[in-house]
Amino acid sequence: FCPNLHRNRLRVGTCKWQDKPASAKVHGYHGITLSPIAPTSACLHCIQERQSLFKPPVTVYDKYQSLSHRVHTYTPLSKSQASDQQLFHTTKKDMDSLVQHLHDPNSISYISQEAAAAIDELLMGPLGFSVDQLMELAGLSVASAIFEAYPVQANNRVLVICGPGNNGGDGLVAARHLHHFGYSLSVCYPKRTDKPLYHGLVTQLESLSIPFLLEDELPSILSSFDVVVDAIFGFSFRGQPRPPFDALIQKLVGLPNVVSVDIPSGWHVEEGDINGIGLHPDMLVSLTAPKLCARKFKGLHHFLGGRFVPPLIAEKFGLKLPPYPGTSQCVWIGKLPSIDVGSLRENYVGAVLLEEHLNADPFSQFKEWFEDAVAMGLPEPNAMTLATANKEGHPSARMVLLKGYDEHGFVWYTNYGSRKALELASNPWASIVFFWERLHRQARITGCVEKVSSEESDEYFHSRPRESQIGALVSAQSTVIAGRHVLDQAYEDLQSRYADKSIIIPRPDHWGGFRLQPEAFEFWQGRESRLHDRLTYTKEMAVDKSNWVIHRLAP
Ligand SMILES: NC(=O)C1=CN([C@@H]2O[C@H](COP(=O)(O)OP(=O)(O)OC[C@H]3O[C@@H](n4cnc5c(N)ncnc54)[C@H](OP(=O)(O)O)[C@@H]3O)[C@@H](O)[C@H]2O)[C@H](O)CC1
Ligand SMILES: [K+]
Repeated sequence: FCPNLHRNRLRVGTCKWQDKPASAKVHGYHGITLSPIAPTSACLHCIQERQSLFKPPVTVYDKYQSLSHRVHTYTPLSKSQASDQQLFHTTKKDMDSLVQHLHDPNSISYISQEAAAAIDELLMGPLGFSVDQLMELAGLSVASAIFEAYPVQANNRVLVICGPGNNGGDGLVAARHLHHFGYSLSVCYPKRTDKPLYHGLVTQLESLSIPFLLEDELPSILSSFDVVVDAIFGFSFRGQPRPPFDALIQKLVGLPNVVSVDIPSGWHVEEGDINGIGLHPDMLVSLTAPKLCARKFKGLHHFLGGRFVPPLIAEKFGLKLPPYPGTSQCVWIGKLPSIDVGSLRENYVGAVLLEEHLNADPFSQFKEWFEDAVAMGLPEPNAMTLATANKEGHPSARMVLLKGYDEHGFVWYTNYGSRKALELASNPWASIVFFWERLHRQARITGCVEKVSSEESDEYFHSRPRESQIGALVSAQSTVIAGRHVLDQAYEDLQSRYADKSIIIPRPDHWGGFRLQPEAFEFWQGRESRLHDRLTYTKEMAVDKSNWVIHRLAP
């Protein structure tokens, strides 16, 4: 485990085909999400072989797409799908249906108070469920949704306010799961229900040393919580809130990061905030199916939870509900946000880069950070922006993949007729930047570039998949072509020419490697309040020019 940053990441081993590490993300109770470093069939196969090492068995997920900047969905990837190509392009029926629901909110059913009570009765009657069971699943859904929307590192302190009915029970269950997910919990439960189920839930929380706060204590400390869970009233609420909940609900009005369970407490179950002075939570977790009032919900996150609806109920009540991805206990059903680019900001917390942490040698420092990025399972940790400029000083930048590094420099391969190569021919100075987003780190390296030896280029060229070798022959990079068909035709011709796998494809003269020999390094660690750590290595000011000098730059 990485003790500081991503506590839910772990390394699961080394791919026996590629000798590359794979990493895994422990995703709450959802199972384990594995991200291979090099997402090839060999790697995935290797990970799947290792499933037997885990109990319960591990599912390999394809991380599909980010539906909002916070919400990620995962769908199981079967062994047969585990090929390079499909890893990124699989579209599953469920995923299509989920995406359709997101684009068309009318494709989800909203139910009345009467229907909600009738569904409850059916579930706990003829359909054989017990209230404990449903509450456990409902509470787990709430905790899972909070884990998705309010990551534990940045939103650690959670208060759960529980009401007198089953909505309050969901809150008690959610509090227990959130505690196990790593949050620091407090609970306020002013009107306790005298039933064994509730006594049990309270005892479980007490045994985890979770403090129970009195409602009188709350007003002065409410702002010290990162997230407040409103589990006061659910679908059986009627009329106006009575004491002590009336005052308590008013205290939550205007508070940030309020998460309501099933119904924003105090809202009319069908009409919403009829008085216009009620609670407007940032997040709503609807259970079983959203109630009619949820149409009026305007907060950032709307999740559906309660993954227990049997087909009989869905048919009887004509429920249209989105599928749950993978093993998730919740599914995001909010409106796709209109994105205000200016408001997108990540808070960099947790990490520190001090002078005493640095290696004296910048190459060793790069190696350390690069290995962290690999161990973290970041996608393409070797992707870097390469900036070049022509002799007039006009710049151009693009992403390329680092293919090797040592004390002699940083190597990548390309077409020697490409724009970057032509620019480097007239101006050998270049800059490369790695951005390891999950680690909040950048490494910037500047230096002079030269071609690698033809032996080195040959060796790398022949290590590439045959298809990529043909691709290099086909593409006269950066030249204008008449259409896609030009490439496809040339590729097909060469594929038949080299159909016999024993024929070695010669490396074309126009293709090979470059090596940037560093003159300067900068290691950037994102910090809170934009007061980042920036440490540079240069040689210019060194008395002995062979030594690197370290400076700190203002962020
Ligand atoms: N099938 C599911 O989706 C499941 C959902 N669950 C959760 O259960 C609630 C519904 O639970 P229920 O116990 O029926 O009702 P509530 O939690 O909403 O609240 C009932 C208590 O609230 C009191 N109440 C009602 N109105 C008021 C008011 N105006 N002021 C003060 N108190 C009020 C009521 O007291 P009474 O004296 O009026 O009876 C009750 O004490 C659902 O929303 C989900 O969260 C299950 O956990 C699993 C299945
Ligand atoms: K509620």
